Amino acid sequence: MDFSNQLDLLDALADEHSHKSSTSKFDLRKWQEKGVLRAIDRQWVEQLAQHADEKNTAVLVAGALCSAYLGAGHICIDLATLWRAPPQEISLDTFRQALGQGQVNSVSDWCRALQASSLVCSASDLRDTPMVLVGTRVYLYRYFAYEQQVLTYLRKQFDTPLFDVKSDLLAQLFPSTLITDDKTIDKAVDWQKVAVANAASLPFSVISGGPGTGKTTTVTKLLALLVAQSAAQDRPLRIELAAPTGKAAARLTESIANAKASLPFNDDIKAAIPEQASTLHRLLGSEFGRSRFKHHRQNPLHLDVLLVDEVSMVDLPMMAKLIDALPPHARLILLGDKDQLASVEAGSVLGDLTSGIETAYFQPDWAQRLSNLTGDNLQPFGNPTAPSITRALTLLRTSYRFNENSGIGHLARAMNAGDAPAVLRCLKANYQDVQWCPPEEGQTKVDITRLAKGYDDYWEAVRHKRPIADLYQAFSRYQILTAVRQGEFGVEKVNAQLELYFYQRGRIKDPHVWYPGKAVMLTRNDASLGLFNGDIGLCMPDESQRLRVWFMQPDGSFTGLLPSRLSEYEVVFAMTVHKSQGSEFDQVALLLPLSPSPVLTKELLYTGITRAKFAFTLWGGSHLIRVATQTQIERYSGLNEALWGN
Ligand SMILES: Nc1ncnc2c1ncn2[C@@H]1O[C@H](COP(=O)(O)OP(=O)(O)OP(=O)(O)O)[C@@H](O)[C@H]1O
Repeated sequence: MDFSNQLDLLDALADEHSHKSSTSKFDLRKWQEKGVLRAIDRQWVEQLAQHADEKNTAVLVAGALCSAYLGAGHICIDLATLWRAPPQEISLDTFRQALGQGQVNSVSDWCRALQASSLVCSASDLRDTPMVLVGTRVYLYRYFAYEQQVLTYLRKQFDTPLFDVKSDLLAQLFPSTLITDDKTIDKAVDWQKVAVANAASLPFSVISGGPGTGKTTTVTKLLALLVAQSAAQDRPLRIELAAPTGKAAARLTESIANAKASLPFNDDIKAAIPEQASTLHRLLGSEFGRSRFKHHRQNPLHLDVLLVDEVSMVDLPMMAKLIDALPPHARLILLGDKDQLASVEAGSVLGDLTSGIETAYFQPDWAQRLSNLTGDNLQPFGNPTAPSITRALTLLRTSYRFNENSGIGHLARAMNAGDAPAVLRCLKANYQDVQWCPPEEGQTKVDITRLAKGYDDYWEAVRHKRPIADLYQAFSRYQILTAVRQGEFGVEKVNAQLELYFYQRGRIKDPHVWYPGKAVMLTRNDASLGLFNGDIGLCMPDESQRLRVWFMQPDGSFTGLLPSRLSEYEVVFAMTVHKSQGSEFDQVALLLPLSPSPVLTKELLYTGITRAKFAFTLWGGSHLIRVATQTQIERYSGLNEALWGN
């Protein structure tokens, strides 16, 4: 495709209108140069315009921004928001002048221009067009369809008759009543018991909570209740466990196995609860070279209950495909921490599902039902304005991992609240488990010597040729996390510096080839190898002294592959916070850059902090920490408004 004609067209358009605005000449290339658009956004919309003979600049702007915002994780754009606040690289005047060239001088003009375009259809008159206009929101058609699929599914679940819940079994699972005079929200009610009562009542439920709030413990009790109820009716349940990454699936497997041990039920019931979790890709049947999964509406999954952990990492297309593959009678239980970073790809499904969960509580009749089932008094949490979605949600509010003396717990809470002074107080408070290393005056380089120290035990394990399982354990005790990819403090440079440092210390003979102890993370799914984006492999010789890269399988065993079989991977002594989602480490060092970056948000720092179980070190200056704490990620979609009316 020759785009130059289209560019000429755009120039001509701009010229045609230049009498109206002699100061501006609209050109999408300029927006690409400023970083507002990617090449693909501009080319996509220019191709469309050429095919459809669409000449209105305002339609092209909407299309290009729709594509660009999708690349940044948004499901749609909102014309009303853009009209007030265009992308920060473009001044309001320039933006409105560009739209003015398409005769658009208000948000309603802009909507009208889109309605008149053959590239756009409306939600009430869906046609085969690349874009859909809904109110003031504009979607790429496919993403509108994904969102509708999720909404249709949810609405259907709200209309489904409630399941019976046996309160005697619930009481058996949660034997101790809360004896406390403390009437604060997190102490007055056993939210874990509420979560089980809630989720057992409905075919769809979400249990959200921060680290160590007992999500796995709770959901294991929920599965036990479901198994016990169906055993009483002689109907065995087919239960599947899944998570978005291999690492998260392995963690879920381990946590469920641990939590099962303390269930107050007989061995038959425990045995009916599976421990083995798979990745979502594996569950849905990822096929090499195909974007479509093996399981979908025409070939649904063979299960009665599906539990998905770490749902904050699940993007909208994946959620839509998952829902599409569920048999109509199946229960879906979603677990996750709503405050973590949203998925790398578009959408923030968990965030949208739970956006008002902190304060909305339950509809009064639902609070009554929960009171009856649990024996706790939920009436104070009845809220006549709570929307239907609240029935399906429970927020676990007490962390059993981080007690009152835990700096990590305090820091995570302060970060989540966006309370910058509290975050800085916490960093300075000399907690045993939190360390703060602000940059020295004039510092421009990463302090690799101090950062690398955390890997001493790992290198000792490599030197002694410890079994791969021990090596894996040693490796996952410590992790350096970076906020950014590029630059001196970015993941690529930090990994290169670490490898050089290890080489200089004699740990590595040659950092340019595969060496014992090399740690890599896959950057792409490889269904043919049964490996997934984010899987970590450690290089060690096999019995015949051939170097292999060892990957942990969901069942805890290890597969060793010849390095030549791996195509897309990166060294992983440091990883980005984004890639660390779904993993936890004993010790974490989080490295912030020296200068501001739009990726520095409270969600990123919260996610980094909560990856640490026992020790957390923050490398970063107070100004950047303050700004990041007060910066929140926003992702546009229609889910939030449809579910919560926001
Ligand atoms: N009600 C409770 N009373 C006491 N301890 C609990 C309770 N619930 C959970 N725990 C303990 O707290 C720890 C964390 O529980 P669990 O692993 O279920 O939390 P989680 O939210 O799944 O954690 P993660 O953030 O790792 O996913 C476990 O040791 C568990 O035994």
